[in-house]
Order: sequence, then C-alpha cells, then structure tokens
Amino acid sequence: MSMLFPEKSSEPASQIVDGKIIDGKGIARALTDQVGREVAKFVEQGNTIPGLAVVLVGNDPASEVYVKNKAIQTHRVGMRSFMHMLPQSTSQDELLDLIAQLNANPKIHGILVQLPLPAQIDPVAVTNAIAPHKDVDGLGEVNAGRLSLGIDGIVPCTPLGCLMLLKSVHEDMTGKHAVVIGASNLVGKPMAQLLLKENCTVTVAHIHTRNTKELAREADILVVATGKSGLVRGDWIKPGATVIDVGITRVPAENGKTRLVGDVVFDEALPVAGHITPVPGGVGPMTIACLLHNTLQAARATQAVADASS
Ligand SMILES: NC(=O)C1=CN([C@@H]2O[C@H](COP(=O)(O)OP(=O)(O)OC[C@H]3O[C@@H](n4cnc5c(N)ncnc54)[C@H](OP(=O)(O)O)[C@@H]3O)[C@@H](O)[C@H]2O)C=CC1
Ligand SMILES: Nc1nc(=O)c2c([nH]1)NC[C@@H]1CN(c3ccc(C(=O)N[C@@H](CCC(=O)O)C(=O)O)cc3)C=[N+]21
Repeated sequence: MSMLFPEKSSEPASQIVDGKIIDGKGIARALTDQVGREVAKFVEQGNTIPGLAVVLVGNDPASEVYVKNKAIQTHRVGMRSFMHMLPQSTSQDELLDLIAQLNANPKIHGILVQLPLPAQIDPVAVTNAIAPHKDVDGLGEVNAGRLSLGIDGIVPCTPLGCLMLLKSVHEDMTGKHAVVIGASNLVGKPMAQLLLKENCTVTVAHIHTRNTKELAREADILVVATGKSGLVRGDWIKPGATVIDVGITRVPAENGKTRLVGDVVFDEALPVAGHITPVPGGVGPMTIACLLHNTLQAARATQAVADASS
C-alpha cells in the first residue's frame, strides 16, 4: 500500500473520485434521495408534511448560496419550505417575535436562522429562542449541551456532514490526531465534540493559536473552518492526511464572473493529502442533505409526541 494511502476506503469506488477527492456531492445526493424516500413513507402514513422555516436577515454572501441550494433540495425531497427574508435593520425583538410564531406553528418542524446575524442581534439569544425540538441546526444550548454530554440530540448540519464524509474514508478514527482550525459555535466547536466522540485526540486551533501550521502538520485528520481562503498551504499537511475544507469564499474568476473557494489551497494540498474534499462539491452539499435529515428527524419526534398524547 502506498505511503500516501494509509487508510483505504471501504466505500464503493464511485463515491471517491480519483481515490483521493471525496465526492461530497455524490454522497449528499445519496443521503438526500434516502431522506426523500423516507419523507414519502412518512406522509403516506398520514403524517403532516415536514416543514422547514428558514430566516435570513440581511444579505451575507455565503448565506445566499446556502438559501438558494436549500430551497431546491427541500422541494426535491417533498418537504415544505417557508422562507423569511428580513432587512438588515431588523431588531432583535422583531426576530424573537417571528421565532415565537414559528415555534407555535404546527406546520413547521424545523427552524433555521442563518448566521452571521447583523451586529444589533445577539446570535446566542436567537438560537436559544428556537424550541429545542425544532432546532434543526442544533445550535441552541439544549442540543449543544446534549452533544457535549454525548446524549442523543440534533447535531449541527455542517459538522454532521463532515463526519459522514470522514466515515466514507475511515472505518475507525480511534486514536487519530484530529486538528480543527476554527472554533465557532456553528462549525469548529461541534466538530471537535463529534471527533472526540469518535475517540480521536482533538486539537482546536483558533485566531490566538500561535503554532497553527505546526499543529496542522501533526494531523491525521484536518478540518478547516475559518473563512480565510488560502490559509492552509500544501506544506501545512501531513502526507496521507484526510483534509476536510469547510470554508466558502466567493472570489473573482478569470471570466469576469465569480467562483467559490475553500480555506485550503486545493492544488497544493491534493498531491500531499490522502483524501481531500473539494470546494464546491464537498462539505456544502452535505450540509444541506444533513439539514433535510435533521428536519425529518424533528418531524418524526413531533409526531411521536402527538401520537403518545392522543
Ligand atoms: N460548507 C458549508 O456547508 C459551510 C461553510 N461555512 C463556511 O466556513 C467558514 C467558517 O464559518 P464559521 O465557523 O461560521 O465562521 P466564523 O467566522 O464564525 O468562525 C471562524 C473561526 O475561525 C477562526 N479563525 C479565523 N482566522 C483564523 C486563522 N487565521 N487561524 C486560525 N483560526 C482562525 C476564528 O477565530 P476568532 O473568532 O477568534 O476570530 C473563528 O473561531 C466560512 O467560510 C463559512 O462561510 C460555514 C458553515 C457551513
Ligand atoms: N445557521 C446557519 N447554519 C448554516 O449551516 C449556515 C449558516 N447559518 N450560514 C451560512 C453558512 C454557509 N452554509 C453553506 C451551506 C451550503 C453551501 C453549498 O451548498 N455549497 C455548494 C455551492 C454550490 C454552488 O452554488 O456553487 C458547494 O460547496 O458545493 C454553501 C454554504 C451554511 N451555513
């Protein structure tokens, strides 16, 4: 076995392009199709169509990509989508009022408020206002607390998607050194919790970390989520490591249009890494597939409570 391929995948070859590039788009499509079949069965059994409410305040470019792709996929799996686009000037109280209405609406099983929010709104107050059983982003204190205690709950979509991609190339992650660059509540922190649950030795690097490059070079598994395009160069990567690039930045392209890039310099990383996710076509599509998965899970849980009380 080549030194560059210390871990051979147990997944079908079709899921990995060139043996190295992890096909997030393909793996996400398989998960989305499965959710679609399960939604059809759930509705056939006489249950309410699962409904997802998405709230976007202002216009963050990464959020706009997400909103567009999410609307297409929600429809594809047969769920209802409720979009709320609010102006940048929205106050925290206005947003909390909307969340209270969504919490009370029986057609809505999942609520997602896009981050980042404008400066006048406290994201923690907002994520905590979402009823825990509708918190399909898993960011409120109940679900985040459950994750850190290792209790079943709703797991944040992006880290869950990253974990699924890792599992497509690693049968067992026990004892591996996982380095997560970025420590946000949305990605870095829950990712670290999931890797810990997989028995990895986890290091989290953030803006105050002094030797991020040296730490990255020790990683068997490297997850990068900073939003700093081009941060991770080829010489930051240990030969054979698995690299998961979460970053999404829109940059100008040669043809006068724009394109999306990650936090990793892909062309430099590709020859060194054992496995790597591309941008686009890596983590992004998995985030959406996991959101649909979480929404179906939330709809099932709500139905189970209703069935038990009837
Ligand atoms: N593909 C997908 O599905 C998703 C992609 N994203 C993308 O992932 C990226 C990260 O998102 P998110 O976590 O929400 O972003 P945040 O800005 O909330 O967090 C970024 C984290 O990275 C840290 N950081 C920034 N620069 C460096 C650096 N040079 N070295 C080490 N750490 C650094 C920050 O530290 P500090 O806060 O102290 O400055 C912070 O902990 C963005 O590009 C976003 O668009 C996000 C969600 C889903
Ligand atoms: N509460 C909250 N939860 C989030 O999960 C969240 C958020 N807020 N705010 C914004 C970021 C960003 N994000 C993306 C998800 C999918 C793609 C995605 O589909 N990407 C495709 C893009 C394809 C294309 O259109 O070119 C890809 O990478 O292949 C992008 C970005 C979720 N985020």
